[in-house]
Amino acid sequence: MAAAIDGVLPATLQELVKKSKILVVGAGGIGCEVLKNLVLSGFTEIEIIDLDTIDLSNLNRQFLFHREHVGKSKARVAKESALSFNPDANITAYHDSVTSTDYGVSFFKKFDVVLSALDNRAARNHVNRMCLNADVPLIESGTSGYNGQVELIKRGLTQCYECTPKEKQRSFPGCTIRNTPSEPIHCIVWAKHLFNQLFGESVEDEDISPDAADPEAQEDADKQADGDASSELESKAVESANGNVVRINTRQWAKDCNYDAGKLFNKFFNDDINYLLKMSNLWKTRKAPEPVQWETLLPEGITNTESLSELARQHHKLWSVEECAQVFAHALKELSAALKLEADNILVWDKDFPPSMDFVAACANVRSQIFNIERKTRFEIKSMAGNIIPAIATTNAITAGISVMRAFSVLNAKWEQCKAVYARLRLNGRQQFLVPDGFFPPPNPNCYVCASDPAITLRIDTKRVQMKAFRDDVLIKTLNMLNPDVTVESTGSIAISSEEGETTCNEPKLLSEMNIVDGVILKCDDFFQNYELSIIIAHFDAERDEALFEVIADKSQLQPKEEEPEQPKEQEPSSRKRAANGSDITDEGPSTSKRSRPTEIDDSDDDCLVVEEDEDAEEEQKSKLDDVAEVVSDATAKLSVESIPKTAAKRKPTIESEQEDIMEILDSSDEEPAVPTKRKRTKLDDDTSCVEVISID
Ligand SMILES: Nc1ncnc2c1ncn2[C@@H]1O[C@H](COP(=O)(O)OP(=O)(O)OP(=O)(O)O)[C@@H](O)[C@H]1O
Ligand SMILES: [Zn+2]
Repeated sequence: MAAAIDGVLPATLQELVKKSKILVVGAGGIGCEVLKNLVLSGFTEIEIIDLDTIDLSNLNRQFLFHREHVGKSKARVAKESALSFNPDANITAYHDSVTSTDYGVSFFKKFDVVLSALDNRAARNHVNRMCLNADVPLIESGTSGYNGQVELIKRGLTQCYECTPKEKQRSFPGCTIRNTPSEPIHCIVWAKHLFNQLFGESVEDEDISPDAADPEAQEDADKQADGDASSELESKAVESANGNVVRINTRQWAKDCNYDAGKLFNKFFNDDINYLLKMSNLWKTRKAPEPVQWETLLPEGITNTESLSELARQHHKLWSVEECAQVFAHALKELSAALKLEADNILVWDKDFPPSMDFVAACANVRSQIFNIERKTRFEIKSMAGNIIPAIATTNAITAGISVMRAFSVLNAKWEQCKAVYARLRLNGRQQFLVPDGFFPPPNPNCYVCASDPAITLRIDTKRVQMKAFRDDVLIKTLNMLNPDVTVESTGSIAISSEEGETTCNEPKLLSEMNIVDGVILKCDDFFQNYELSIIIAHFDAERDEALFEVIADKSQLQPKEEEPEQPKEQEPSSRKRAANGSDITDEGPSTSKRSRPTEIDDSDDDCLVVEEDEDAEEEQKSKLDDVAEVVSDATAKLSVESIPKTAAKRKPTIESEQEDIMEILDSSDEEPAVPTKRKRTKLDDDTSCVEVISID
């Protein structure tokens, strides 16, 4: 079979292809395409890893899978299907997470190239770190609807996956969700939390009851403290047989009252709202919420089940509050029945399980009504709650094709041909549908991953953040470590240990109680990732709704606002932005933050940057090109890879002069000087896609 490609690839490349060992990470939409391309191009030594099993919803685009494979390992089935294209291939499949400790640096070192086809940031960050450590070129790819991107990550040559900040996860302060929602999404998040409280896994920070500790309402809370009202919100007071008052949590209470729709409705939408109203400080500048009562809304009680399920099927209809109350009752019944069937007594919220979605849509809308927020249809709420971006099979196929062509260039050590490529929905000014970067953005010297001695400054409210939150939210969620050890530099004392149980006693302590205060330097180390980071603590007192911490790679950003040097209007083109939150991003380094008691919506999928060219900025950018070329030239001059041209930013020779090139995506610098593109996030629109001409030698 492999012989069929004789004469298609240049002889030297074909030899390289035969000899090389490739790792494919992810066997989903892009991964299936990549694997098929690899075997059809003559690669024989391939390993593929995916942790997931095949879902029915994968079949429309993950064509290595068929109906009979549903429920089976993606990696194993992908292997079997790909072998039918080329039985000579030697494919090893792992049904496992790439973050497992079984796949350490020595595992990655085996490969000549790693092709990543993942769908989430945490796994991508991890693969990035492993490839940097192992010094293996990584071809990172992703799609988001009609947009796709492929980029090479190579230690010392290019930016790494973490050189630039990502778009922050949308997160909402706990007090906004619990006390003062002002947008539909706040009510949707609240409704998902309510679902978890009643049926799902109870998660800390997912309280749905009014937050009496809200600093803005503190005065009122103090007044109410005598009545112990706040604890009543988390629980229900019931009188025991001996007349004593016993408090039980909401989940238990809901179960004990047999999920009585009226009782539950009145607690969440009447009693709790009345409690909120007592926090009068909150409503001095806001419109006060208006509680709704079950009996007033539905004096006749619930209508028959048939018409209810009919109503729940009307996904594009804007349900009235009365209808929401009906759907609430109906969903409650179905969910409580479903819960009984679960051995572990837990339901996992799933947008595709109708009662779960109905419940969230109904509750979100009732809450919206109470807070005078626009209600949404079930359809709209589903896309907001489920964070749905359509997967487009053709974008995956194009992206996977470019990935494998980039692998050819990597094997040939033709680094200059490996500039990032963005697939776009519309043709740009140069009639390009596939837009390549004009140059390699050099590694960010302040990157907290690939810099030689990574260090960050952490602005943090040391009086409010506990050690556990520091570990989970800062080190793991924000700085992407897996299992960190932390020592205080000046004393050598261990603040956090990766050994289970060794520092559990520190977890509830505030940083300040551990003497981790302004100016202290922490040495953090993730053994498995072979990653060390110094963290310089800069204490600040966070205000209500303000981030409790912020990662800053550049100390000058610590200056008070008025003293801040004016930021340049245009970003240096050398910064490859994956994020869209403009002003928060600087070329100096990542800056990420987390709001106080935040709630993140599940948008961690970070498949690709949506790029758009800003034609107006081009002229201004042109003048910067020479500076950039110089920077890139300096950066590349320092590299140890011999084959790197020193002027990677300049136009490279066209394919005629490169006998062995098999393909080149027309560089933006082909006909004219490379003009860096300014990228910003853009909405997908419905324009028809056009096809880029790709020259094949
Ligand atoms: N840590 C990980 N280790 C191995 N594979 C992973 C890891 N994280 C994600 N993946 C895999 O990466 C693949 C990404 O593919 P894709 O984006 O098409 O996602 P999907 O889950 O198949 O589709 P969708 O999310 O649209 O339902 C998935 O098959 C997923 O299981
Ligand atoms: Zn980096």
